[in-house]
Amino acid sequence: MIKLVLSDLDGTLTEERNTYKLNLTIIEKLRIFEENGIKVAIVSGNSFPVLRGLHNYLGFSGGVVAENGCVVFFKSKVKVCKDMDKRKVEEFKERYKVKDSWQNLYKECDFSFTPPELKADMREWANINGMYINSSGYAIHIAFNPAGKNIGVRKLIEMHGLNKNEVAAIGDSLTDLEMFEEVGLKIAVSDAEEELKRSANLIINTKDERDLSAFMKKVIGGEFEYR
Ligand SMILES: O=C(O)COP(=O)(O)O
Ligand SMILES: [Mg+2]
Repeated sequence: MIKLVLSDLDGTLTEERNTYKLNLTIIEKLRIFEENGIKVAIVSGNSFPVLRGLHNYLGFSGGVVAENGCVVFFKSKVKVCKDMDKRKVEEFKERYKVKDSWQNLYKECDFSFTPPELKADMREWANINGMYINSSGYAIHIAFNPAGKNIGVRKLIEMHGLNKNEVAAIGDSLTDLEMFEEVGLKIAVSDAEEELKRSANLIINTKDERDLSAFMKKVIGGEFEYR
């Protein structure tokens, strides 16, 4: 029985990938999970203050995994990654001519940059520096290893006292592959990265009310039972 649903933010709770406007249809549906005792958490590359605020205003109670796995909140807040060395941020920006996300001002471990195109030489640089690097489709993210949504999700599930088969996750990008490693039920949105769709158990069109309702009914009815 699913007791916790993890949702990515950018590209998953938004109307389209590459926009920031929230998709009110999916948010309304996620609230029905909450009304049925299934908690909803946000797992995202965004900063903690943004996600912590959204979590309450959207009516969720499952907590937050911010900064791509580095900051976890459920009743209390814990940091599970090393702090960023700001000299590395400056070096990365200078070398690859990328721009700070406005949210870097509020970040501690994972820093993000635009444009989101991840190049082979950037991966090499990260490797040499012992750093995690990935792209959400909205931004490039760097953090000291170990980092990634899997680290934070593991901690959040432990804080809830659940096992992975009681947890579902919804996502759109390659950063969500890491979140998928930690959960039983893996859901990709219909315009997700092909690689994510291949590793999903289910693909849903989050703008199609009927598709969403059918999925919700199955989750609430306990149809996704793992033994
Ligand atoms: O912070 C970003 O780049 C996007 O974040 P998300 O897709 O993990 O919500
Ligand atoms: Mg996303």
